[in-house]
Amino acid sequence: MSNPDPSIPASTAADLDRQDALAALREEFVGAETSLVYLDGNSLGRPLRRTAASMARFVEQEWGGRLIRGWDEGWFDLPLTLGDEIGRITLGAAPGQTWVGDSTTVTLYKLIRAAVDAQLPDGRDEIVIDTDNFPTDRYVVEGIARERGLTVRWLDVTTHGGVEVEPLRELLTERTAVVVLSQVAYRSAWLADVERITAAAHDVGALVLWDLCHSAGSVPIELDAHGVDLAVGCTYKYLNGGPGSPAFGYVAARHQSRLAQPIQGWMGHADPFAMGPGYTPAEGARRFISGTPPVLGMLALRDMLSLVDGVGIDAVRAKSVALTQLAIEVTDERLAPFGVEVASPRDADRRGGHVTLRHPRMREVVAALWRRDVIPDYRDPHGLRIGLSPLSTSFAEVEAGFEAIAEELGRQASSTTTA
Ligand SMILES: Cc1ncc(COP(=O)(O)O)c(C=O)c1O
Ligand SMILES: Nc1c(O)cccc1C(=O)C[C@H](N)C(=O)O
Repeated sequence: MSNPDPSIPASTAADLDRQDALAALREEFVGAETSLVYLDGNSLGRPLRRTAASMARFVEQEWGGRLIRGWDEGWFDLPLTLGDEIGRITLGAAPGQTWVGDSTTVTLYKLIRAAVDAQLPDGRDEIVIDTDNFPTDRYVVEGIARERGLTVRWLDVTTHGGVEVEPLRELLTERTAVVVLSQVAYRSAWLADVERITAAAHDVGALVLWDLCHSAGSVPIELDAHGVDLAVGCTYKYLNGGPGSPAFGYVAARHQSRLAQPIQGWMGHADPFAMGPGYTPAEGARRFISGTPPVLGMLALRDMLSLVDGVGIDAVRAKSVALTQLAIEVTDERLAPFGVEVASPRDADRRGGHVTLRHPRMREVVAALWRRDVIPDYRDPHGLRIGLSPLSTSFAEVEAGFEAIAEELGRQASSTTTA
């Protein structure tokens, strides 16, 4: 790679790639061979090459060959068997607590409604959520509050862009039914302390739901060990399930029998093929399933899980930290002179798998980058967000991306001075 700027040591990214024990895995992904720089793996992960073959095999052999018999031969149980795999490989969850099925939004609705309805009889009529949680989480909470006549208590996170335990404690009371938070904040990448925050909510008798969209497949998670009650996460980011692949849900075994989810469909029934009158929920995690699961949407996810399983989530996290660290170092060296600020935590222990950089012209910069096949994304206010999918991103790709960002910032600066 050419290195027009002597302030970046020519060898940094290349050396990091050479030392990276996971470097070869990048070749497993479609598009790794092109010059496109992909810095948005936390919105949509790249597909694995092997997924094309899995899909063809599925169409020819399973769907085409087995037809309706496929349901008895694995599809019916796939939401639960795949859920158990997600639980084992990425969530620190024992079998029987995780399933795959609806979108993140629908799963959030089902679990928050179930939690609130279980807590209301004890006079718990408040939901706590942070002001910077992902829009769908906030909208679902507001909708449920309206439906059930609850109050939403907003945790203001503007100082850190993430949730901390002491300010949260001030909102927690004997009226708190459920606390809805994201482990990694979608904007700032703030990595919340799941264990301490969950314990703080439990101190007042509240349940906690963690949104794991930006952490599953990138950050080690210990749902069972940390006493988490409920969790939801999408599978199209770091789990590379593809656009619209179904989300997973988690309900700790100790809560399952007392939670009634609001979309009671035949696939969550104790005996679905009896097709009898009235609804009797299945035992265990099956009761949180509603309708026919999207089997096709689980194929790519299954492939990625086996890759992550082979590597181990701790190695994935170590590479993720190295990638985000490089991004911060290069920002300080190359972009700070343009006035760019790092809007993500500098402490790796408090940072998820992406880095957000702030500058008043970032909207224009991101639009220009997309035109030249450098793909980060933009999030208000003025944030260029770099999502570094650990198994498909090389250090050289990060460096190439930063070269392009520096060039575009330079162009913006000169167009401002000449205007
Ligand atoms: C934290 C978080 N929650 C939820 C979602 C999305 O929900 P859905 O998969 O239903 O679109 C996203 C990303 O789109 C997200 O980042
Ligand atoms: N889910 C997405 C979609 O369907 C279209 C475009 C982007 C997305 C995303 O995943 C956005 C992402 N959750 C974010 O943190 O911004």
